Amino acid sequence: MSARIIDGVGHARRLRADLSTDIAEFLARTGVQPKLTVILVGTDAASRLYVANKARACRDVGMQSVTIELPASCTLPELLSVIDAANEDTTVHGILVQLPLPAHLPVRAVLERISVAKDVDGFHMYNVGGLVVGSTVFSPCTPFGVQKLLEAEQIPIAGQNVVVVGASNIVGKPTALMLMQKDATVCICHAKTRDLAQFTIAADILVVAAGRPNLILAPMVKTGAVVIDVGINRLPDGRIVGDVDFESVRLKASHITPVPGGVGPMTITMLLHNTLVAARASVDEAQGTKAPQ
Ligand SMILES: Nc1nc2c(c(=O)[nH]1)N[C@@H](CN(C=O)c1ccc(C(=O)N[C@@H](CCC(=O)O)C(=O)O)cc1)CN2
Ligand SMILES: [Mg+2]
Repeated sequence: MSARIIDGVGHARRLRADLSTDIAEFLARTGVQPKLTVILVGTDAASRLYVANKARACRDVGMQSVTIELPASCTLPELLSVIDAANEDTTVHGILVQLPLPAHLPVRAVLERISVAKDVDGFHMYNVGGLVVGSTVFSPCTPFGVQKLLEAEQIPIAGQNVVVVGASNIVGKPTALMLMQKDATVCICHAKTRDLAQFTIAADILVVAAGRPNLILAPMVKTGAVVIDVGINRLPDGRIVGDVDFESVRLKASHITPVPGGVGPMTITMLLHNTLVAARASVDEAQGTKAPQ
């Protein structure tokens, strides 16, 4: 067997084309251009790249974006006051703080300061709690991208055994909750899981987000499984690889995402989607056509 390679770049391009149309229609109807504020603290090279990619993606689909850069030495009160200003600015619909933050800044206090109605990353505790009860305002972008890829590839989720490897707050846990909400039977494995292979071999859909190159080898994968690799690891030679041994696992899986070019491009696409949803809700609220959230 040789797996179908899920083309995240192509799926992202199609979704972004639809978003461009929707944003143009929204602007023509309301006079409001969706606007995202991105806050970057420090000089981490990968974060700078992702933030620049977010700004370009906004421009490409017809959204406004503002990037606010703060020094790595920035204090918590300074960062919170920048968030407060964006919360109060009625022209701003979405706000995100790029992660990771410098170690001296408490991530939860920062994320909880973002207005729930503008939390387009879906990292605020209110939105995380919404995933548990199945009514979140904004789903986090990478898990949302995983779900969209499965749907676009017409891969059934209900009743499937899903194994998520990695229990981070921004990928593993929300992915598990979102797929459970779609009636999958979900198991989460993490760094302390004993005998990882006994779990992964049972997966109809294996989602890997552990940040360890070559963690998943072919003998750990069921024949015909769908393998979604969320890992992004930069090797010393500069290559970017996922957590899955792509060349061996592709011979066993039915579908597999490449790295790069699989889940990654969907992350920023779902951020654009969430920002449009935030802008629509803000207009509805201003017109009194929808209860405030
Ligand atoms: N506030 C946030 N911080 C972080 C998030 C997030 O969603 N919100 N996710 C990641 C970083 N990230 C977006 O911010 C992100 C990571 C990777 C990609 C992507 O397109 N990856 C490419 C490869 C890119 C490369 O060459 O490095 C791919 O996989 O094809 C987009 C966005 C952590 N922080
Ligand atoms: Mg995101």
